[in-house]
Amino acid sequence: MQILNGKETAEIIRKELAIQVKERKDAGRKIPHLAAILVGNDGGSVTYVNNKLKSCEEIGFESTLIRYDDSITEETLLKKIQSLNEDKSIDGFIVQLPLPAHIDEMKVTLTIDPKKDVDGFHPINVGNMMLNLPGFVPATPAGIVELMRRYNIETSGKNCVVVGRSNIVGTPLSLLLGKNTDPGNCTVTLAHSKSENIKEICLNADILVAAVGIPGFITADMVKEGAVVIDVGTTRIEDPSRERGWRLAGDVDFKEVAPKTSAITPVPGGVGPMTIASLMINTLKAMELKGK
Ligand SMILES: Nc1nc2c(c(=O)[nH]1)N[C@@H](CN(C=O)c1ccc(C(=O)N[C@@H](CCC(=O)O)C(=O)O)cc1)CN2
Repeated sequence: MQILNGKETAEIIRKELAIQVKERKDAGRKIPHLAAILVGNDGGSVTYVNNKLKSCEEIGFESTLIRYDDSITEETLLKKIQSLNEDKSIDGFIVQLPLPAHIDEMKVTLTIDPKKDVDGFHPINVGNMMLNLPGFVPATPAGIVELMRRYNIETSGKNCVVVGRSNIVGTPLSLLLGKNTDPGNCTVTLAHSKSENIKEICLNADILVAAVGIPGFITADMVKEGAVVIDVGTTRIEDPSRERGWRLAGDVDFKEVAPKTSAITPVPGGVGPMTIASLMINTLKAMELKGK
């Protein structure tokens, strides 16, 4: 059984990007600038945004953090997004999700200029991804595909089951893995909360992706011997034995499932760091697409 080490792979990607940035700098060209909007104090979101900014620093990107209290009005947030759309010094920006309930996430997504939408959530980028046109692919699915590529995971002709149909992970990943690309060419099943016989569906998977946000949802009796298992879950659960009082739990019962697999991603250190590495790749691409 092989561990698909996202932490290590993300580090390699950051080093590769740092070389490209240095080359640009040495040639007197502009370096990429990412801005991040963070609303509120959710522990996970604060960590993810901090890690995004830390990655920028390590690679040599410029970065800007814009923080708001969770009482911010939708109007103020949309105005800020419009000003970032117009700000020529910013190549790409993200609005960290989730947002407070009084803010309409779709309105926020639709306000972002697709050319600066390095999260790849805008419908224009979703359409571009579907039609193989230039644009941005959401960071988590892009990171999973990149991890598979770097570990030479055989995907062509394989049965892939993606459990979870979110707009930012399950649905785009199912599209990517069904494409005529490498990695790709899978026969994809997109399973979800209404799927009947979920255990039988999962047992048919050569590649099983769990993206439901339910700790330990995938148990050993749902996994085919020799399958590749990708765990997207990162739920914080209470753990008084830890100094910080919680630990991260994936959607896969790692201890029981890992021995049955040919390869598996851990949590932490699997898909999460690859999400941030892919955002960095998208940020460089944002600048390059503008021809800078
Ligand atoms: N605007 C966005 N919001 C959200 C996205 C996104 O892609 N864009 N995805 C998720 C959260 N996410 C990225 O922002 C994300 C989740 C997890 C990790 C990560 O590195 N996890 C580490 C553990 C970190 C920890 O200690 O908690 C790991 O798995 O090893 C990075 C990014 C929802 N929101």
